[in-house]
Amino acid sequence: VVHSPTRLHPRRILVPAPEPQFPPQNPDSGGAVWNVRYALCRRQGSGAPAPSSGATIFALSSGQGRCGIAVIRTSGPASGYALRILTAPRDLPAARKASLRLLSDPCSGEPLDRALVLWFPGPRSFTGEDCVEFHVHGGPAVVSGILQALGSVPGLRPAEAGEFTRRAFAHGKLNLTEVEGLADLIHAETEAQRRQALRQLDGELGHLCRSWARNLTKALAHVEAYIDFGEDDNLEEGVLEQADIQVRELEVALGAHLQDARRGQRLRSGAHVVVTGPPNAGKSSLVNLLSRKPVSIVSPEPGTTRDVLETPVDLAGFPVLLSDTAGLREGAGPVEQEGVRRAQERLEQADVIVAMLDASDLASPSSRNFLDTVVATVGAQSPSESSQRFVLVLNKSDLLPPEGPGPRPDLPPNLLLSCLTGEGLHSLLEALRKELAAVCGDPSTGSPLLTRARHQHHLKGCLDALGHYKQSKDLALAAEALRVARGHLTCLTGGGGAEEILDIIFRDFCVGK
Ligand SMILES: Nc1nc2c(ncn2[C@@H]2O[C@H](COP(=O)(O)OP(=O)(O)OP(=O)(O)O)[C@@H](O)[C@H]2O)c(=O)[nH]1
Ligand SMILES: [K+]
Ligand SMILES: [Mg+2]
Repeated sequence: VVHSPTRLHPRRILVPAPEPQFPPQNPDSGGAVWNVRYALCRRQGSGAPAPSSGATIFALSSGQGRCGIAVIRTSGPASGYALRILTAPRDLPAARKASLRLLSDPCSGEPLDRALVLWFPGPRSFTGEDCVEFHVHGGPAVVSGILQALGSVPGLRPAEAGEFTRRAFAHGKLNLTEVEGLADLIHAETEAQRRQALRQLDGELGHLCRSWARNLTKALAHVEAYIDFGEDDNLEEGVLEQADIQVRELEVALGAHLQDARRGQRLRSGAHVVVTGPPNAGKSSLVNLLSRKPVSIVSPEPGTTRDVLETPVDLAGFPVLLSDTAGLREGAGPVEQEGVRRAQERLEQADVIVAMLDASDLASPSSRNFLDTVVATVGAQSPSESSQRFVLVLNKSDLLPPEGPGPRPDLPPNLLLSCLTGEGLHSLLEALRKELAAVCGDPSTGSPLLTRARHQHHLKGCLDALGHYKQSKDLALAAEALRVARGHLTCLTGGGGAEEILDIIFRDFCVGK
C-alpha cells in the first residue's frame, strides 16, 4: 500500500464498516392526528411477505363501499389463467386494451357481471408481473362475488397491505423514495402535500441520491487506483486531489439539504401553529374560525380555555396542527395555572406562533404583561435566529373607534382582525401562508425535500462518513469511509434495503395498493 504524504500511518488496519442501521421503531409516528388515517388502513404485524413466494395475489384496489365502478386487480403468474377462466370468450384480450367481457363464477358458471377487463402482461405492468384489472359495477354483491370467484382459482390468494407496491419495488419498477412518495400521494390531504408527494413519486430525491452515489463511486475509484497503482508512473497525477474535491462538493450539497432540516417532514405530517395571548383576546374564536368548526368553547369569561386543544386544518394548502391554548396570566386558580403551564410548553414546540391581543384592551395588565414577555422575546427574534415564526394579531378591531387604533410605534408589525365580522381574516391567512411556506418549504420549487426521518438519518450518516474520510490518515480507511458513505445513499433509495425498513414503509399502504 502506498500512503499519500498527508495520510501517513504505520499500519494498515481494516475495521469492519459499521452497517448503516436505522432505528427499528417507526420514525414517522410524530403527528398524532395526521397518523390516525395511517392506522386505519395499516395492516397488523410486519410488512407484506416478500414477493418470491410466486403466488398470484388479488384485491379490490378502489375504495370500499358502494360506488359506480370498482377496480379489482391481480398480479402474478396465474393472472392470465384467472382472466381466461372467469371470462367468456375464454381467450386473452389484447394487451393493455379495455375489452368488454361477461364474468362468471368458474365453479357454478353463474354470471357475475359484464365488465371491462384489462390484461397487462409482465414486465410492462405496475408490478412488473402479469397483471389483470377487472373494472366491475361497484355494488357490494358484485365485488364480493368476483373476489370469491378469484379466491377459488388455484394459485390465487388475497393480497396483503402494500403487496402490489412491494412487488413493483422488488421488480425495480419503483425505488424506495418513490414508494414513499406513492404512499404519501395516497394519503395527501392538502394541495402542498400532493405536490410534494408527486415530486417524490417522480423520483427526484432518488435521482439526486443516485447522482451523489455515482460521484462517490468515482471518488472511491480514484482512491483505490492510488492504493493499487500509486507508484505506477502511468497513473494520472492528482487522483487523490480529485477525490478530495468530489468529497468536498458532496459535503456542501448534503449540508445544504440537511439544513432544510425538517421542512419536508413538516409538510408531510403537519406544521404546529399555536395561538397564544392573554385571556379573552379571542384565541378560541380564531381557532374556530380557521378550522370552520366549533373546536373550542368561546365565552366572555376570561380563563375559558384551560387545556391545549389541537385540531388538524388545511391552511392555504398546508397541513397544520392548530392548537388553542389557555390565556396567559398570573394569579389564577390551580387548574388555570396548569393550563397556563401547558400553554407555555406547547408554545415551545410551535413552528408558527400566532400571538393575539384584544386591540381595544392593550393597556390592561394582562396585555402589557404578554407584550413585555412573549411578544418582546419571540417577536423580537429575526426569522434567521429562531426557527419559530411569529405573527402578531390585534383582534376585536370592530371595537376600535372608526378612525382606527392610531400608530403604536412600541408594537412589532401586526395585523388587525375582527373574529366577529371576519374583517382582516384574508390578510391573516395570507400572512400565515407565507410563514408556512417558510416552515414547510415550497414543494413546487427548489430541491426535493427530505420527507422522512429516514432520509435525514441516511444523509447525516453519509456526511459523517465523509468526515471520517477526511480525517483518516490511512488510505484503506479512507476508502472504507467512502464505501460507508455510499452505503447510506444506496439505503435511502432502497438498494441495500433491510427487511425491517421495507416493513415500516409498506405498512403505510392499504390492501390493493
Ligand atoms: N367584539 C368582538 N368580540 C370578540 C371578537 N372575538 C372574540 N370576541 C369575544 O371575546 C370573548 C372571548 O373570546 P374567546 O374566543 O373565548 O377568547 P379566548 O382568548 O379564547 O379566551 P380564554 O380562553 O378565556 O383565554 C367572547 O365573548 C367572544 O365572543 C371580536 O373580534 N370582536
Ligand atoms: K374567554
Ligand atoms: Mg379560549
